[in-house]
Amino acid sequence: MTRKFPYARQGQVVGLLGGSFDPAHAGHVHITKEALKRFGLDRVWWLVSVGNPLKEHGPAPLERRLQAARQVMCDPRVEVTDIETHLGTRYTAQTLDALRLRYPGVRFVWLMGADNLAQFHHWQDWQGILATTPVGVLARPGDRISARTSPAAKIYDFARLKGRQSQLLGRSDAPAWSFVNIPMLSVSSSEIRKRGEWQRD
Ligand SMILES: Nc1ncnc2c1ncn2[C@@H]1O[C@H](COP(=O)(O)OP(=O)(O)OP(=O)(O)O)[C@@H](O)[C@H]1O
Ligand SMILES: O=C(O)c1ccc[n+]([C@@H]2O[C@H](COP(=O)([O-])O)[C@@H](O)[C@H]2O)c1
Repeated sequence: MTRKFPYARQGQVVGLLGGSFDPAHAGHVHITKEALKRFGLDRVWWLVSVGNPLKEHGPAPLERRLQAARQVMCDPRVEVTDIETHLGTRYTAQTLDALRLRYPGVRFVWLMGADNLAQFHHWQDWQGILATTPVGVLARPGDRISARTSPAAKIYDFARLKGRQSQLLGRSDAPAWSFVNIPMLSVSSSEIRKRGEWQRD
């Protein structure tokens, strides 16, 4: 049985990978495993979102995306969840606040691909997110340069953990973020949809 809210012990470091997962793919699995290794995480929770607040078109129904995600991500350290539905949150800043209230003593790290760092300054209360939550960024084909030169990367350069320091991210106090250059997989949900391998309805 899948719980609405996964279990986490006080002191654990939980990475959060939010996304539409429309559908989930090998790129998500790959960055999750790299994040566990590179950022000193105990667990990762996938937050399958109701829909990206910045995207116009709605994704496939949540249940179908959850089911597909659970088929591709099979690792005892990873939980595929729809936590935001149960918290009633849509924006990441709200989700993080609600999770901290619900899980006192648990350390959360927000995870994202480089494409999201390039857009991060458009997110609601993005500076609040960086002020409260360590952020781990994983390289993605085509987005490394735009991410590294993005407003968020520039303004928060002072808080970047470089090289092997990324291992300390999960235990660091915010603001702290790290960009890791991992082997990259060029797979994306939009490519899968374009090939007609996943229908939204
Ligand atoms: N191949 C990949 N390499 C690195 N990061 C990735 C990759 N695929 C997805 N991500 C990251 O995973 C998170 C969730 O991604 P999402 O569910 O939007 O998939 P996507 O492939 O980016 O979808 P779409 O093509 O529809 O935009 C985001 O932070 C995104 O940057
Ligand atoms: O909070 C925001 O303003 C915000 C804006 C854009 C994206 N996000 C979150 O970023 C995650 C990745 O989104 P997506 O659509 O690229 O899969 C997902 O958890 C979204 O809710 C959050």
